[in-house]
Amino acid sequence: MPRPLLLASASETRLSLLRNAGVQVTALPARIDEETIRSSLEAEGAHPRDIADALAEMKARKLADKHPDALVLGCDQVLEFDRRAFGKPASMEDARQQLQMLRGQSHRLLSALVVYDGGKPVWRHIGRVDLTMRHFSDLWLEGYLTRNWDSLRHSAGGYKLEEEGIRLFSAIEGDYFTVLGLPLLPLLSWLELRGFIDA
Ligand SMILES: Nc1nc2c(ncn2[C@@H]2O[C@H](COP(=O)(O)OP(=O)(O)OP(=O)(O)O)[C@@H](O)[C@H]2O)c(=O)[nH]1
Repeated sequence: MPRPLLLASASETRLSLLRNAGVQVTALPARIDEETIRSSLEAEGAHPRDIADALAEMKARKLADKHPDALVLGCDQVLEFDRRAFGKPASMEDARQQLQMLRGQSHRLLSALVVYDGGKPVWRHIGRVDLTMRHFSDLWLEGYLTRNWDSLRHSAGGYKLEEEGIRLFSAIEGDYFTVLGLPLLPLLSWLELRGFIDA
């Protein structure tokens, strides 16, 4: 039987991807201190994959505790480079340094999903995309940051693929929706399998 989804996320991108796919979804951001949690997990030696999964679960659980009968989706995206985990840039300088570090290199985006139903975790998935950045010039980078800061500040990698962020790359291997922060196809398949959306 179709069931509405509670999205434990402040991400406009995730909400619009789900709505555009025809999923009946309500967004109720689960405010957790991601930076502190990410840093402490990393200090304990957690792999970026496990950090993304843990953060997604914490967001889902926080909302599921308040809505124990609901179907709740928590999400988190982490950029993995050199075995380190990065989130959204805190400032334009942060974004500049991160993009200069990634220039000419390959990094991985990990997008984790955790679904709670009846107050318990019932499904989880991590999407992975490998992205290679071209050797863009510092001059081009300054223009990119000035033109796009208001938008890219909300993205884990410091870029929005569907906007000018595509100009950072020479190669991308993986699913477009996973780059945007929501591995949509595996989620829709699971929702269909469980009868929560029409198949
Ligand atoms: N539109 C767009 N959004 C992107 C892209 N890459 C990453 N993002 C967004 O970057 C954000 C990743 O940070 P997260 O901490 O996972 O999510 P958030 O936006 O803080 O929202 P919460 O789920 O409430 O934590 C998500 O909102 C992603 O949708 C992209 O290429 N395009």
